[in-house]
Amino acid sequence: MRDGGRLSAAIEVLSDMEARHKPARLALKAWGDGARYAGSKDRAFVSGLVLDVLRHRRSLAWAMGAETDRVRVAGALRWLWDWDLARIAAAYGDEPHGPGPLTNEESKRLSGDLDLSQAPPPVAGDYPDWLDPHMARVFGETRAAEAAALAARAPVDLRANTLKADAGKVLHALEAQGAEPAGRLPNAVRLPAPAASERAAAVEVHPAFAKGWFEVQDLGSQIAAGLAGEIAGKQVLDYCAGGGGKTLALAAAMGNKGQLYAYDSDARRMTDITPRSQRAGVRNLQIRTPMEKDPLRGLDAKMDVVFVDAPCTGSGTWRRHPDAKWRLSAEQLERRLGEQDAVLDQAAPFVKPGGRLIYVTCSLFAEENEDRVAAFLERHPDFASTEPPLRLSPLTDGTDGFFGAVLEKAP
Ligand SMILES: C[S@@+](CC[C@H](N)C(=O)[O-])C[C@H]1O[C@@H](n2cnc3c(N)ncnc32)[C@H](O)[C@@H]1O
Repeated sequence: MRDGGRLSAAIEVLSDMEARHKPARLALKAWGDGARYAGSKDRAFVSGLVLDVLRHRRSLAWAMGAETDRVRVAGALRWLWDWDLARIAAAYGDEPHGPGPLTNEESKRLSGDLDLSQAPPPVAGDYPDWLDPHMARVFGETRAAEAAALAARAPVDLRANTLKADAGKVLHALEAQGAEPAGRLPNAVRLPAPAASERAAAVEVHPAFAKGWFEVQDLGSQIAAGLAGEIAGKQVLDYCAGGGGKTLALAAAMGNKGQLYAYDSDARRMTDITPRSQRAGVRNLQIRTPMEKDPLRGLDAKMDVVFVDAPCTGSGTWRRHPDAKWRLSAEQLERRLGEQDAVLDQAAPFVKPGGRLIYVTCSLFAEENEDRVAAFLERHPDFASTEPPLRLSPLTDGTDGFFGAVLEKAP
């Protein structure tokens, strides 16, 4: 495909998402299924452009003075992909499948710089107005800068699986992909964010992945898993195990010593844990699913650590899922708060006296984080928070946004 056709495809996907309230993934798939003529480079180009426009939806419309996907795409090419005006004009106007010639106003806007100094924080930071009080509560004056970092493209982080390898081996195996130490943790490895129109390296097809040497896991998620502390030889319950990202990190920290249990109230989400844990060389994991009767029998007040990676809005992961910030509603946020209180109350009885309950979210909002912890401690005076919570953000830590609190049960 030539550039003009690719740009029209990106505009079509963005319009389809809006008209039918589709997630980006589904709208891109629908386009891809119908576009047999599109090769892998075309698909990477279109999806990269769609995601970049979603990351910067408001600031692009603001700079272009119009609320259409046609101008947002042009703005993204100019200011995010660094195309010059002549190239944009040619792709829009000169090619048979292009979006159509630029207007004078569009050309004029594209000739200037992207200046967001006068834009209000939700525009400069690219998030919906209704979230501004939530962002302001956590970040105050720096909220536009924090949100702008959440609108950047994310690197691919890996966790060297110490049950099978170490960071040195993984760095060597993925040298050609530009692997570097991610910093902060000895076993965290980072591949740089891909160029705008390219796909991230398909690390899951690398032979080292099949051998279980590493997992794809954001550095923030790895740091959050580390809140479990020294757990080798202990009894550990991963109460919201989902697909097992944290489970495998906990397993590596345990070094196959002690007993790890994985549970999730939604059994379907746990489908991947068995093959993943086998590949990773985990031998001390028991999977407990709600398909069994009384799946957590025998674990009451027995756990040294109960890890609650709670359901949340996922606002800390907007770099990777930029459509989520536009789809989130106040009602969904409210619903999550109820789920978070419930999951903490359900998980707490498994902690033994003197044991620890770890509460983690990948959200930035205090309502899902500090407020839930405070409400829990009020309902459960036998627990206490002994250290300041963990807070990670793309701007300050170069990770996805994460929150974590360690709550100790009285001996
Ligand atoms: C953030 S996701 C977990 C991600 C997973 N820990 C990982 O690292 O890959 C939250 C999970 O909590 C589960 N969940 C929600 N409510 C729950 C409850 N009351 N009890 C147990 N699990 C629950 C959801 O099904 C979902 O899989």
